[in-house]
Amino acid sequence: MNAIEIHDLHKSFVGFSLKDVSFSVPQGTVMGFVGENGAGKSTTIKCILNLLKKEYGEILLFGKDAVEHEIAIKNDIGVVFDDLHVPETLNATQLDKFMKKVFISWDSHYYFERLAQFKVPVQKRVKELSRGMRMKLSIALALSHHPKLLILDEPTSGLDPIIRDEILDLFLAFMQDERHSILFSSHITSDLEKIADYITCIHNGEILFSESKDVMLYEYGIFKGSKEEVSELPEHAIIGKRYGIFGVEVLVRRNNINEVFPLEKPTIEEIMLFYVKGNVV
Ligand SMILES: Nc1ncnc2c1ncn2[C@@H]1O[C@H](COP(=O)(O)OP(=O)(O)OP(=O)(O)O)[C@@H](O)[C@H]1O
Repeated sequence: MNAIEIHDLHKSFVGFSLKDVSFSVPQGTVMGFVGENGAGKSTTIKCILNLLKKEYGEILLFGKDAVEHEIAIKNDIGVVFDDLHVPETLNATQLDKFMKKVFISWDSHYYFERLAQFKVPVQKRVKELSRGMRMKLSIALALSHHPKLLILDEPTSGLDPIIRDEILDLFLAFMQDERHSILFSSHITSDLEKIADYITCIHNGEILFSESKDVMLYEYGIFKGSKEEVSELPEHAIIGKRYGIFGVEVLVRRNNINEVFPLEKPTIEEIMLFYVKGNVV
Protein backbone atom coordinates (compact mmCIF):
# COMPACT_ATOMS: atom_id res chain seq x y z
CA MET A 1 0.00 0.00 0.00
CA ASN A 2 1.04 3.60 -0.53
CA ALA A 3 1.07 5.94 2.47
CA ILE A 4 0.65 8.86 0.05
CA GLU A 5 -0.63 8.72 -3.50
CA ILE A 6 -1.02 11.91 -5.53
CA HIS A 7 -2.58 11.96 -8.99
CA ASP A 8 -2.63 15.04 -11.26
CA LEU A 9 -2.68 17.57 -8.42
CA HIS A 10 -3.32 21.10 -9.62
CA LYS A 11 -3.22 24.31 -7.60
CA SER A 12 -2.68 27.86 -8.92
CA PHE A 13 -1.58 31.15 -7.45
CA VAL A 14 -0.93 34.31 -9.45
CA GLY A 15 2.33 33.57 -11.29
CA PHE A 16 2.67 29.96 -10.12
CA SER A 17 0.88 26.66 -10.47
CA LEU A 18 1.35 23.04 -9.52
CA LYS A 19 0.86 21.24 -12.82
CA ASP A 20 -0.52 17.71 -12.69
CA VAL A 21 1.73 16.67 -9.83
CA SER A 22 1.75 12.88 -9.39
CA PHE A 23 3.90 10.70 -7.15
CA SER A 24 3.54 8.07 -4.43
CA VAL A 25 5.21 7.30 -1.13
CA PRO A 26 5.12 3.53 -0.57
CA GLN A 27 4.38 2.49 3.01
CA GLY A 28 7.58 1.65 4.91
CA THR A 29 9.74 4.09 2.93
CA VAL A 30 11.23 7.59 3.17
CA MET A 31 10.58 9.91 0.23
CA GLY A 32 12.95 12.86 -0.15
CA PHE A 33 11.21 15.83 -1.78
CA VAL A 34 13.62 18.25 -3.47
CA GLY A 35 13.46 21.32 -5.67
CA GLU A 36 14.62 24.94 -5.83
CA ASN A 37 13.14 27.72 -3.70
CA GLY A 38 9.62 28.35 -4.92
CA ALA A 39 9.41 25.05 -6.87
CA GLY A 40 6.18 24.04 -5.12
CA LYS A 41 7.22 21.68 -2.29
CA SER A 42 5.37 23.47 0.53
CA THR A 43 2.33 24.04 -1.69
CA THR A 44 2.19 20.28 -2.42
CA ILE A 45 2.58 19.46 1.29
CA LYS A 46 -0.14 21.96 2.27
CA CYS A 47 -2.48 20.39 -0.31
CA ILE A 48 -1.73 16.92 1.14
CA LEU A 49 -2.63 18.24 4.60
CA ASN A 50 -5.69 20.07 3.21
CA LEU A 51 -4.28 23.36 4.52
CA LEU A 52 -4.66 24.55 0.92
CA LYS A 53 -7.63 23.60 -1.22
CA LYS A 54 -6.58 21.79 -4.40
CA GLU A 55 -8.24 22.76 -7.67
CA TYR A 56 -8.28 19.25 -9.06
CA GLY A 57 -6.47 15.96 -8.77
CA GLU A 58 -6.61 13.19 -6.23
CA ILE A 59 -4.70 12.79 -2.96
CA LEU A 60 -4.98 9.47 -1.15
CA LEU A 61 -3.52 8.90 2.31
CA PHE A 62 -3.40 5.22 3.33
CA GLY A 63 -5.65 4.58 0.34
CA LYS A 64 -8.37 7.03 1.50
CA ASP A 65 -9.31 10.38 0.03
CA ALA A 66 -7.39 13.01 2.03
CA VAL A 67 -10.22 15.56 2.05
CA GLU A 68 -13.17 13.24 2.62
CA HIS A 69 -11.46 11.35 5.47
CA GLU A 70 -9.42 14.30 6.79
CA ILE A 71 -10.37 14.03 10.46
CA ALA A 72 -9.88 10.27 10.75
CA ILE A 73 -6.58 10.41 8.83
CA LYS A 74 -5.08 13.30 10.86
CA ASN A 75 -4.57 10.98 13.83
CA ASP A 76 -2.17 8.91 11.73
CA ILE A 77 -0.06 11.86 10.58
CA GLY A 78 2.68 13.83 12.34
CA VAL A 79 3.78 17.11 10.80
CA VAL A 80 7.00 19.11 11.24
CA PHE A 81 7.41 22.46 9.48
CA ASP A 82 10.64 24.45 9.37
CA ASP A 83 9.57 26.26 12.53
CA LEU A 84 7.34 25.49 15.48
CA HIS A 85 3.86 26.96 15.00
CA VAL A 86 2.54 27.04 18.59
CA PRO A 87 1.92 29.93 21.01
CA GLU A 88 5.39 31.20 21.93
CA THR A 89 4.55 31.85 25.58
CA LEU A 90 3.73 28.21 26.34
CA ASN A 91 6.27 25.69 27.59
CA ALA A 92 6.56 21.99 26.72
CA THR A 93 4.53 20.95 29.81
CA GLN A 94 1.67 23.28 28.87
CA LEU A 95 1.81 22.01 25.29
CA ASP A 96 1.29 18.46 26.61
CA LYS A 97 -2.03 19.51 28.17
CA PHE A 98 -3.05 21.19 24.94
CA MET A 99 -2.13 18.20 22.73
CA LYS A 100 -4.11 15.80 24.96
CA LYS A 101 -7.22 17.67 23.82
CA VAL A 102 -6.22 17.54 20.15
CA PHE A 103 -5.30 13.85 19.72
CA ILE A 104 -7.17 10.91 21.22
CA SER A 105 -4.01 8.82 20.98
CA TRP A 106 -1.75 11.46 22.64
CA ASP A 107 0.85 9.67 24.79
CA SER A 108 2.18 12.01 27.53
CA HIS A 109 4.58 9.39 28.86
CA TYR A 110 6.16 8.93 25.42
CA TYR A 111 6.25 12.74 24.90
CA PHE A 112 8.15 13.44 28.13
CA GLU A 113 10.46 10.51 27.41
CA ARG A 114 11.35 12.04 24.01
CA LEU A 115 11.88 15.49 25.58
CA ALA A 116 14.24 13.94 28.14
CA GLN A 117 16.04 12.05 25.36
CA PHE A 118 16.39 15.25 23.27
CA LYS A 119 17.33 17.26 26.40
CA VAL A 120 14.57 19.82 25.78
CA PRO A 121 13.86 21.84 28.97
CA VAL A 122 10.17 21.36 29.79
CA GLN A 123 9.66 24.59 31.77
CA LYS A 124 11.24 27.04 29.30
CA ARG A 125 8.80 28.93 27.13
CA VAL A 126 8.94 28.20 23.40
CA LYS A 127 10.27 31.70 22.68
CA GLU A 128 13.23 31.06 25.01
CA LEU A 129 14.36 27.89 23.20
CA SER A 130 17.18 27.77 20.62
CA ARG A 131 16.31 26.84 17.04
CA GLY A 132 17.63 23.29 17.52
CA MET A 133 15.57 22.88 20.72
CA ARG A 134 12.44 24.21 18.98
CA MET A 135 12.89 21.67 16.19
CA LYS A 136 13.39 18.83 18.66
CA LEU A 137 10.26 19.95 20.56
CA SER A 138 8.44 20.12 17.23
CA ILE A 139 9.50 16.54 16.44
CA ALA A 140 8.47 15.31 19.93
CA LEU A 141 5.07 16.96 19.38
CA ALA A 142 4.75 15.32 15.95
CA LEU A 143 5.65 11.84 17.22
CA SER A 144 3.74 11.59 20.49
CA HIS A 145 0.33 10.63 19.14
CA HIS A 146 2.08 7.67 17.43
CA PRO A 147 1.52 8.61 13.78
CA LYS A 148 2.20 6.19 10.95
CA LEU A 149 3.23 8.91 8.52
CA LEU A 150 5.54 11.88 9.12
CA ILE A 151 5.30 14.84 6.77
CA LEU A 152 8.39 17.01 7.21
CA ASP A 153 8.82 20.38 5.50
CA GLU A 154 12.51 21.30 5.81
CA PRO A 155 12.84 20.07 9.41
CA THR A 156 16.64 20.32 9.43
CA SER A 157 17.08 23.71 7.73
CA GLY A 158 19.26 26.16 9.65
CA LEU A 159 20.50 23.51 12.09
CA ASP A 160 24.13 22.64 12.72
CA PRO A 161 25.45 19.27 11.43
CA ILE A 162 25.49 17.65 14.90
CA ILE A 163 21.84 18.43 15.68
CA ARG A 164 20.89 17.51 12.10
CA ASP A 165 22.51 14.14 12.56
CA GLU A 166 20.68 13.57 15.87
CA ILE A 167 17.40 14.49 14.21
CA LEU A 168 18.03 12.15 11.27
CA ASP A 169 18.68 9.37 13.80
CA LEU A 170 15.25 10.07 15.32
CA PHE A 171 13.65 9.67 11.92
CA LEU A 172 15.60 6.46 11.28
CA ALA A 173 14.39 5.14 14.66
CA PHE A 174 10.82 6.02 13.63
CA MET A 175 11.35 3.98 10.44
CA GLN A 176 12.23 0.85 12.42
CA ASP A 177 8.50 0.08 12.34
CA GLU A 178 7.90 -1.16 8.80
CA ARG A 179 4.39 0.34 8.72
CA HIS A 180 5.85 3.85 9.10
CA SER A 181 6.57 6.25 6.23
CA ILE A 182 8.08 9.72 5.80
CA LEU A 183 7.73 12.49 3.22
CA PHE A 184 10.78 14.71 3.80
CA SER A 185 11.18 18.01 1.96
CA SER A 186 14.72 19.41 2.16
CA HIS A 187 17.37 21.46 0.42
CA ILE A 188 20.05 19.51 2.26
CA THR A 189 20.46 16.66 -0.18
CA SER A 190 23.20 15.04 1.93
CA ASP A 191 20.52 14.48 4.63
CA LEU A 192 18.36 12.76 2.05
CA GLU A 193 21.28 10.68 0.86
CA LYS A 194 21.44 9.33 4.43
CA ILE A 195 17.80 8.48 4.96
CA ALA A 196 15.72 8.55 1.77
CA ASP A 197 14.66 5.46 -0.17
CA TYR A 198 13.13 7.49 -3.02
CA ILE A 199 13.67 11.01 -4.34
CA THR A 200 11.02 13.18 -5.98
CA CYS A 201 12.20 16.38 -7.66
CA ILE A 202 9.84 19.25 -8.44
CA HIS A 203 10.67 22.22 -10.66
CA ASN A 204 8.35 25.14 -11.53
CA GLY A 205 5.40 23.16 -10.17
CA GLU A 206 6.13 20.04 -12.27
CA ILE A 207 7.59 16.72 -11.19
CA LEU A 208 10.90 16.14 -12.98
CA PHE A 209 11.52 12.68 -11.58
CA SER A 210 10.42 10.37 -8.77
CA GLU A 211 12.77 7.42 -8.45
CA SER A 212 14.48 5.00 -6.09
CA LYS A 213 17.60 6.68 -4.65
CA ASP A 214 19.80 3.62 -5.04
CA VAL A 215 18.65 3.00 -8.59
CA MET A 216 19.33 6.67 -9.41
CA LEU A 217 22.80 6.67 -7.90
CA TYR A 218 23.58 3.44 -9.75
CA GLU A 219 21.95 4.25 -13.09
CA TYR A 220 23.21 7.77 -13.58
CA GLY A 221 26.81 8.70 -14.37
CA ILE A 222 28.71 11.90 -15.10
CA PHE A 223 30.99 12.01 -18.12
CA LYS A 224 33.61 14.79 -18.17
CA GLY A 225 35.32 15.61 -21.44
CA SER A 226 35.90 18.03 -24.29
CA LYS A 227 33.11 19.20 -26.61
CA GLU A 228 34.44 16.78 -29.26
CA GLU A 229 34.38 13.80 -26.85
CA VAL A 230 30.89 14.72 -25.67
CA SER A 231 29.66 14.90 -29.26
CA GLU A 232 30.37 11.14 -29.50
CA LEU A 233 27.82 10.36 -26.78
CA PRO A 234 24.41 9.18 -28.06
CA GLU A 235 21.95 12.09 -27.75
CA HIS A 236 19.21 9.95 -26.18
CA ALA A 237 21.51 9.07 -23.25
CA ILE A 238 22.07 12.70 -22.27
CA ILE A 239 19.96 14.17 -19.48
CA GLY A 240 21.82 17.44 -19.03
CA LYS A 241 25.06 19.23 -19.90
CA ARG A 242 27.05 21.84 -18.03
CA TYR A 243 29.71 23.88 -19.80
CA GLY A 244 32.81 24.95 -17.85
CA ILE A 245 36.20 26.49 -18.61
CA PHE A 246 37.82 23.05 -18.78
CA GLY A 247 35.23 21.25 -20.87
CA VAL A 248 31.76 19.79 -20.57
CA GLU A 249 30.11 17.69 -17.85
CA VAL A 250 27.26 15.48 -18.97
CA LEU A 251 24.74 13.51 -16.91
CA VAL A 252 23.87 10.26 -18.68
CA ARG A 253 22.06 7.02 -18.01
CA ARG A 254 24.77 4.35 -17.74
CA ASN A 255 22.89 1.66 -19.67
CA ASN A 256 22.70 3.92 -22.75
CA ILE A 257 26.45 4.49 -22.85
CA ASN A 258 29.26 2.35 -24.23
CA GLU A 259 31.60 1.13 -21.44
CA VAL A 260 34.60 2.87 -23.04
CA PHE A 261 33.34 6.20 -21.65
CA PRO A 262 34.58 6.56 -18.04
CA LEU A 263 31.71 7.70 -15.78
CA GLU A 264 31.80 9.21 -12.29
CA LYS A 265 29.15 8.52 -9.67
CA PRO A 266 26.90 11.58 -9.17
CA THR A 267 25.38 12.87 -5.92
CA ILE A 268 21.67 13.59 -5.61
CA GLU A 269 22.48 17.29 -5.69
CA GLU A 270 24.34 16.91 -9.00
CA ILE A 271 21.49 14.87 -10.53
CA MET A 272 19.03 17.57 -9.43
CA LEU A 273 21.22 20.38 -10.81
CA PHE A 274 21.61 18.64 -14.17
CA TYR A 275 17.84 18.13 -14.43
CA VAL A 276 17.02 21.70 -13.42
CA LYS A 277 19.90 23.66 -14.95
CA GLY A 278 21.45 21.23 -17.43
CA ASN A 279 21.25 22.59 -20.92
CA VAL A 280 20.79 19.74 -23.40
CA VAL A 281 21.34 21.80 -26.59
N1 LIG B 1 -0.63 31.51 -0.27
C1 LIG B 1 0.01 31.85 -1.38
N2 LIG B 1 -0.44 32.83 -2.17
C2 LIG B 1 0.19 33.17 -3.32
N3 LIG B 1 1.30 32.56 -3.78
C3 LIG B 1 1.79 31.56 -3.03
C4 LIG B 1 1.18 31.15 -1.79
N4 LIG B 1 1.90 30.12 -1.28
C5 LIG B 1 2.93 29.92 -2.14
N5 LIG B 1 2.85 30.76 -3.18
C6 LIG B 1 3.77 30.80 -4.33
O1 LIG B 1 3.87 29.50 -4.86
C7 LIG B 1 5.19 29.23 -5.31
C8 LIG B 1 5.68 27.94 -4.68
O2 LIG B 1 5.91 28.15 -3.29
P1 LIG B 1 6.29 26.99 -2.29
O3 LIG B 1 6.31 27.59 -0.93
O4 LIG B 1 5.39 25.84 -2.53
O5 LIG B 1 7.75 26.61 -2.78
P2 LIG B 1 8.84 25.69 -2.06
O6 LIG B 1 9.31 24.72 -3.09
O7 LIG B 1 8.31 25.13 -0.79
O8 LIG B 1 9.98 26.76 -1.79
P3 LIG B 1 11.05 26.90 -0.58
O9 LIG B 1 12.08 25.85 -0.84
O10 LIG B 1 11.58 28.28 -0.78
O11 LIG B 1 10.31 26.72 0.72
C9 LIG B 1 6.03 30.46 -4.97
O12 LIG B 1 6.13 31.24 -6.12
C10 LIG B 1 5.19 31.15 -3.92
O13 LIG B 1 5.40 32.56 -3.97
